[in-house]
Amino acid sequence: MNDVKLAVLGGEGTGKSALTVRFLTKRFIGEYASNFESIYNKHLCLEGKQLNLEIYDPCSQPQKAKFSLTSELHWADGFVIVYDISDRSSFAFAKALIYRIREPQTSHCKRVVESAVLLVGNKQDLCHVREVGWKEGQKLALDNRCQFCELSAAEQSLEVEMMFIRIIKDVLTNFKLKEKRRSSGSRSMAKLINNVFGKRRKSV
Ligand SMILES: Nc1nc2c(ncn2[C@@H]2O[C@H](COP(=O)(O)OP(=O)(O)OP(=O)(O)O)[C@@H](O)[C@H]2O)c(=O)[nH]1
Repeated sequence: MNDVKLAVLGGEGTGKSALTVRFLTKRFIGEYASNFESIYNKHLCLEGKQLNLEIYDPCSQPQKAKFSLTSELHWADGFVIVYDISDRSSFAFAKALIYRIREPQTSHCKRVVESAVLLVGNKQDLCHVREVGWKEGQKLALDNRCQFCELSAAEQSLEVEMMFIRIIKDVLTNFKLKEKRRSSGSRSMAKLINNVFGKRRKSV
């Protein structure tokens, strides 16, 4: 069974809990306790594979160093970065999070493959008071090798489900890539050892 760990990150009140709860229960509740962090578990069957999914939904902690993120970066296999399309400051926050995830020292410290990241413009039902254009979101995502979508946790249950499935599939693709690179890495090491010691043995 594969374990998939997702962290749902973003500015305060962007709808991180609403998206997570919508995916897990198909319901939109409206108000969510925001003073504690949660890790939700869900068993899934995707493309014939059993998955144990963990979703980390942080509480907003203004006192916490904004972009330290060290434990989240080490814990998660994939990130859902949420902003509110009617709040420009939340887009700036999402951008800073993406830059932090894509920083060279972060992405190379433990990762053989770059983390899967999906940027989500939430609250699309508020497009009459939109402050961030669809194209801006898409550009930020493209420039930083992320997936992108806009949706509404309040009104679009199916889209929310598809968004989570998309990031989970990306994580699974990364798992396969990692495995491939590891095994080709150990094959080349074996070849190298064989070349060095094999040749020596012949010349004795
Ligand atoms: N109109 C609209 N409101 C939404 C949507 N998603 C969430 N909200 C509302 O936005 C507010 C914040 O939602 P939360 O899910 O608590 O956001 P959060 O990012 O988890 O909040 P913190 O943990 O406090 O940072 C709530 O009042 C939600 O009802 C949406 O798609 N459309």
